[in-house]
Order: sequence, then structure tokens, then C-alpha cells
Amino acid sequence: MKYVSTRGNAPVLSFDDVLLAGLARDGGLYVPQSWPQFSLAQIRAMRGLSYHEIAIEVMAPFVEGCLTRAELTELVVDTYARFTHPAVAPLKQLGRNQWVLELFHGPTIAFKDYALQLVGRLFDHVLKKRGQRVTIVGATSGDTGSAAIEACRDRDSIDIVILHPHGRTSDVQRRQMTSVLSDNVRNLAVQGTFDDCQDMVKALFNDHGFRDTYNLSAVNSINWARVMAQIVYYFASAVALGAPDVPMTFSVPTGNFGNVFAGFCARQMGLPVEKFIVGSNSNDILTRFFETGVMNADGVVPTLSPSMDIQVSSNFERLVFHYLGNDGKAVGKLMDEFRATGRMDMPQGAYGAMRELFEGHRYNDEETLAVMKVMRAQTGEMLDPHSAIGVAAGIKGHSYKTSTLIALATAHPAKFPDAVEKATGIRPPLPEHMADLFDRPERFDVVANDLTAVRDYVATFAGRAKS
Ligand SMILES: N[C@@H](CCOP(=O)(O)O)C(=O)O
Repeated sequence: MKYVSTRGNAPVLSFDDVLLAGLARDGGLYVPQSWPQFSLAQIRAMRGLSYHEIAIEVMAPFVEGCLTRAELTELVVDTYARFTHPAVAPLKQLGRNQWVLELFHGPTIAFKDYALQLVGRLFDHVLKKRGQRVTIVGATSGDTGSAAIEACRDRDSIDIVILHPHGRTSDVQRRQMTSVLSDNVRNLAVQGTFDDCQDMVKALFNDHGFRDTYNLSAVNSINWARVMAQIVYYFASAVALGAPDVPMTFSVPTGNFGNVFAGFCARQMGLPVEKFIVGSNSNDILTRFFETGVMNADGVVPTLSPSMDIQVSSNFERLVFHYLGNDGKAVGKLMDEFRATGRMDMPQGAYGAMRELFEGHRYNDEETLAVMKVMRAQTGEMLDPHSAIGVAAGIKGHSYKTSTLIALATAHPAKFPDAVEKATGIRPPLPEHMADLFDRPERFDVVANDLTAVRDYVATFAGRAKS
């Protein structure tokens, strides 16, 4: 399998090079040159397989030529054996034809673990084989950071620096990152927004001298390996509910568009999906896009669902690439326009085709709390604010008659205890392995929203003498 950049002007790479590269050298994102295909019979045959068995089937074509099936199997089995639910990603019924997919049974209790636990092991495997080291630089609005740190902490071949927006994550989210005191981990609290953090990470990758000196790698969903591992739960949940003989509608709360794009990949590979519903909070750039065909960046406002406090959804570029017929030049033009003006007008044909498959719905904080309260009262399901938005958007957009709804629950309610208590009157306790989180010492450095300050910090950290 080979991978190409969405801007069409970077080297074509194999899986292990894409894993280490993160962002393509032309500023684009890597996507597979062609989509592996599963026939209906092959999808049907996945029914009854375990999560890890489905993971191997789904991911094997993407790593072909880089990992043997035995190597992939070993990594996958080791990854998901550590998840706390025997089903790994269990489904819970909400109503007729409506289900919640719980994606918070990994170590940091958010969906990011499903990919990052594997990505950490993939990095280790490839770097050891090559005898190389990397410096991972990542941006988080709350969940990616802790999942990446957990996956990479104490690994000999990796240093990791995570940028988060100062004061804009939940206390649990921040502590999950800042209480990891491993020598190879650093947290930077940036006096800005998540978009500022993500922008600076991309700028460091686009500075080729810097990138090469410190061997930068990425853990955000700009890294294809993240998206690849997330495709698995779309297949696993769909076949558990009768796919491919019943079409699915997926509802996904999303800010950076990586999660829902993984669902789109599953569809490209043959999984029958009727619709993707995107749930937004008040930072509703994606919902506005699907309503109008215009991507218009506004200021970010803090919400009860901080992981989605995002205006620039980096994976949207991968979708644009697909709908512009894999025309990297056209994608580059649109992205440059968006960067310069904060506005992107999708060509009508491409927008019309996107609208056949995607729609979006927005919920402000008040509406989110109301959904959490009603869901708890009517179904017994305790939802975190992000998952509540996904469920509400799904119920709004789903047609009972033609498909089964799977709404993705992306984080454990205990990650957002204040919001959950406000909505339901119940304060969800942290799981046992995190019970002492608020007693652990924290370490982080506050930096200005300034690229030079961040670059100097990364250089000093990555360049330090290793003990
Ligand atoms: N919502 C994310 C933001 C980063 O997204 P990613 O999928 O590109 O890592 C977070 O919680 O950090």
C-alpha cells in the first residue's frame, strides 16, 4: 500500500514512512493511494469475530509491505488486551434501531485510546527496527494529549511534547496529561486556543530544517495511522448490528473531523453507510458548512465540550481531496484561500455530493445539559457532554425506517464531572486506575501564543542530554 498527499506535491510513501512523517512535506495530509475493498461476503464473515480479529482484517491491507500479518497480530492483540471491557467497544441500546457505541474503555477513558494505544506500539516497532528516535509534537483540546502521552511515556525512542490551550480543558483532562512526570514527556500550556496550538504544530512540520533536525513525528489525526485504527470500530459496531445487510447511520461528535473521516474510510472500503451525522457545540463551523457549503472560521468560544472547541478541522482536507477527485492542486488552492481569508467556498458539485452523505446539528451548552438530563432519566445512560451532542444529533437526523443508528460516545462521563453533575445531579467517580488523579503532582510550562517560544522549547527539550 502506498500513500499520497492531499496537496499532490510530496513524495509517495509506504506505511512506515507515513507513520513517522505525520504531515506531508507539502503541508498536506497522507491518504491511501486506493481504498482496500471488502465484499459484502467478507464483511458478513466479520460477524462474531472479536474486536482484535476485526482490527487485523481491517488494517492488514493498509500496512501491507511494512508489517507482516504476524507482527500486526502481535501488536493488535497486545493493544486491545489492556482495554477494560471484554468487548473493547461495547454497544448499548437506546431505543428501537438506536445504539450508543462506548469508546471509553481504554486507559485514558476517551476514544483516542483506540488508535493511540496502537500507534504508540507501531512507533516503537518501526523505530526499533530502524534504530531511530523521534520527537513527537502534538496539539490537544483535551483528549488526544493524555492518550498520546499514555501511549508514548517512557519509550526509549520517543520524546513527546503536547501543546494544550491554557485553562481550556477540564481539570481531569489537564491532570491526565500533566501528572505524567516521565523524563520523555513535556506539557506546554499555550496562552491561546486549540487552533493556535494546532497551527504551531503544523508550522513546525512545515519548517523542514527544524523538522529534520529533531525528527518530528505526529500523534494528531494528521497522522494517517490514527485514522486507520479508528476505522476498526465502525466495522466492528456495524457488523454486530447486522451489517452489511442493514445499512448504518453514524452520528459522531467531532471538532477536528478525524473520527467521522475514519467512518467515511470504512464506507469507502465497502461498509454500507446511509448517512454520517456530525454533532457540533457552539463552535459549529462544520454544521454551518454542511448547511451552506461555505467554511467560515469564527472565534472559538469555550464550552462544556472543550475537546470540540475547534474552528479549523484539519481532517476536512482529506474529505475535500476525495470530493475534488483527488486533485491535489485544487485542494492546495482551497486550503491556501482558507488560511488567508478564513473562508472556503466548496465548488457546488462537490458540496452537493457531500450533502448526500453528511449533515450536521449543533447544540449549545444549555441544550447539551438538557440532553444529558433527559438521556439519564429516560434511558439510564450517563453521557459526557461530547457524547450527548453525538446522541442528540443522531436522534435528530436518523431515519428509523431505513437504517440503524450508531451514536459514538467518545469520552467517559468522569472526564467531565462538573458538567455531568450539573445536568444529572450525580458526580461520576473516576475509574479505579485514576482514583488518585487529584493527589498526583503536576508538571507543565506555560508559554505565550508564540511560535518562536514553542520552537525554542521543543529544540531545548529534544536536544537535551539523555540520562
Ligand atoms: N479533539 C482533539 C483535538 C485534536 O484532534 P486530533 O484527532 O487531530 O488529535 C483533542 O481532544 O485533543
